[in-house]
Amino acid sequence: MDIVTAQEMYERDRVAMEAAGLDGKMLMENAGRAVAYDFLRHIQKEHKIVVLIGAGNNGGDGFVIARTLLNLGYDVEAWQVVPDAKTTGDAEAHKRIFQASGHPYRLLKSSEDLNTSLCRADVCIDAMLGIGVKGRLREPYADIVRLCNERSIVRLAVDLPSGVPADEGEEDFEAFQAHYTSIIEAPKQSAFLQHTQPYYGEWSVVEIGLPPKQLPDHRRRLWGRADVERTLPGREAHSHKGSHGKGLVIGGSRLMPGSVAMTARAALRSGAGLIAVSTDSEAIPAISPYVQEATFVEGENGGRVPDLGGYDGIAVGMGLGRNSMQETVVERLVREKETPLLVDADGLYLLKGFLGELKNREVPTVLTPHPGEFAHLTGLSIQEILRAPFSYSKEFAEKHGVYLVLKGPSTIITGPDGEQRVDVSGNAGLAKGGSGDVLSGILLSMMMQTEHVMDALSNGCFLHGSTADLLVQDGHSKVDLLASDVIEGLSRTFRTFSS
Ligand SMILES: NC(=O)C1=CN([C@@H]2O[C@H](COP(=O)(O)OP(=O)(O)OC[C@H]3O[C@@H](n4cnc5c(N)ncnc54)[C@H](O)[C@@H]3O)[C@@H](O)[C@H]2O)[C@@H](O)CC1
Ligand SMILES: Nc1ncnc2c1ncn2[C@@H]1O[C@H](COP(=O)(O)OP(=O)(O)O)[C@@H](O)[C@H]1O
Ligand SMILES: [K+]
Repeated sequence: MDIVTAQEMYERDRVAMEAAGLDGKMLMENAGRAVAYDFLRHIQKEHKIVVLIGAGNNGGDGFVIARTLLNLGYDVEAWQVVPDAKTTGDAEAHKRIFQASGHPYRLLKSSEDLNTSLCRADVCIDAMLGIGVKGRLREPYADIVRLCNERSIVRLAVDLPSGVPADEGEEDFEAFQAHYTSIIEAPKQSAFLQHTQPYYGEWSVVEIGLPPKQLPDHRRRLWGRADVERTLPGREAHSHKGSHGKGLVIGGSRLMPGSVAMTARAALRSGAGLIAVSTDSEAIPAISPYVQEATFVEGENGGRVPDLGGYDGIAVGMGLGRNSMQETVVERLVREKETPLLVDADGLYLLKGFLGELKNREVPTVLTPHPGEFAHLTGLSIQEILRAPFSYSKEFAEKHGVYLVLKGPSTIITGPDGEQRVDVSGNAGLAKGGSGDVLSGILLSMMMQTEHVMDALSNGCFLHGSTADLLVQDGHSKVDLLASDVIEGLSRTFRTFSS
């Protein structure tokens, strides 16, 4: 499913109209009806429903929604919150259809009148502003949004909660706090940002009849279960351990043996054929009982970098430490040009001095920072990154020729050519030390088994997050979940794909 900016959404509407001959009124009818039916899951016949209608096309959708619900026998009051002269075009046309269907609407004169209605209502539908919002809400919208947010009432939003910018980069806004948002056609960037996503509540997407074959490809999409099903590598009856990748994991230390142990075990649990670990010799006794299938390798004179030949993938950084000796390890790996490389945690910290070398690598390089690590790599603040993660990821991945997995509740995976995928699986049970180490192991394994790196990374993120989701639905809670539980839970996720 595509993820769009406001501009891209307008472009889609334009293409649908020009290339397929659909007209705006038709699309508005489709949108309003699809959203109204989508809302039925959240409303009941005995509910009193207030529909708030703004000046633009989002308001036009509101007239269609109100008419559809009234036709179905629901108890609906439609409130146009702007003077009549402000509704124009398709929205005005749908207002006329609404009236001609025998339904009256109320015009907002004072917010007290509306407040009296809201006090009696059980549900309020926000069809005031959509992707056309610019800057902070002006009156009367700001006042109405405050009234709605104060009431204990079910709040449903059309396309996006009024006031929330569709695009990333905006921080100064006030908005309708929805419990549920019915998004039209394609989710907007703001559905995935830490500071805007909470306004949406739960959400889903309704289809309004835009012609998929004609639409421009913005190369930014949500990666879901169906995509994983399509691209997850299988296991052939005649395969052998060499068919599934021989990986090397470099990291861990005497005081941090667990990280690399979890990465290695997660890689094996996700199908890697062979995993070798290069670590501090003092850490081996702690690691080997936890991951007996792994072998251990040493560098010359007991050094940290063994012979790098013969591996299908290398992951470095988990629990590695950050001193100058380890910096040399990272430098050597970056200069090595034959094996796909994944860099995480301490490895990312040490990588900063060699960013300029990344472009020279001839095989894939994958960086898996959380926003703090990405801030370190870019010199930006965490807040700047969270405000516009799509653009900063794209800029960085293109500039350095790397695959970037920017982790978070919505993880953004960006390719060196700027393609982006978003994975929203996972839950706050993963907000615990070790989750990232497990993810690195899964990603390393997927990279070695899938030729298409974007698919490998997107699938790996999905397997990690959906395992955590399965575990908190059954057996665990978000409080007690451990990263190691996710490793053991992978078998349950894989079984849902093979069955
Ligand atoms: N063909 C289309 O374009 C379709 C559009 N649809 C709906 O149309 C919406 C977009 O329509 P519009 O482009 O009319 O945009 P909006 O419906 O978001 O409204 C724009 C209006 O809001 C006002 N406004 C902007 N910022 C404001 C602020 N900060 N405070 C107060 N008023 C503000 C503008 O002056 C303008 O009158 C979508 O979100 C979707 O709901 C659907 O009907 C499907 C088809
Ligand atoms: N609240 C959350 N919801 C969903 N996923 C989360 C959440 N918090 C963390 N995660 C996921 O958990 C992992 C944490 O990685 P990271 O921050 O590197 O952890 P650590 O370094 O402690 O191992 C990432 O995959 C991230 O997407
Ligand atoms: K809205």
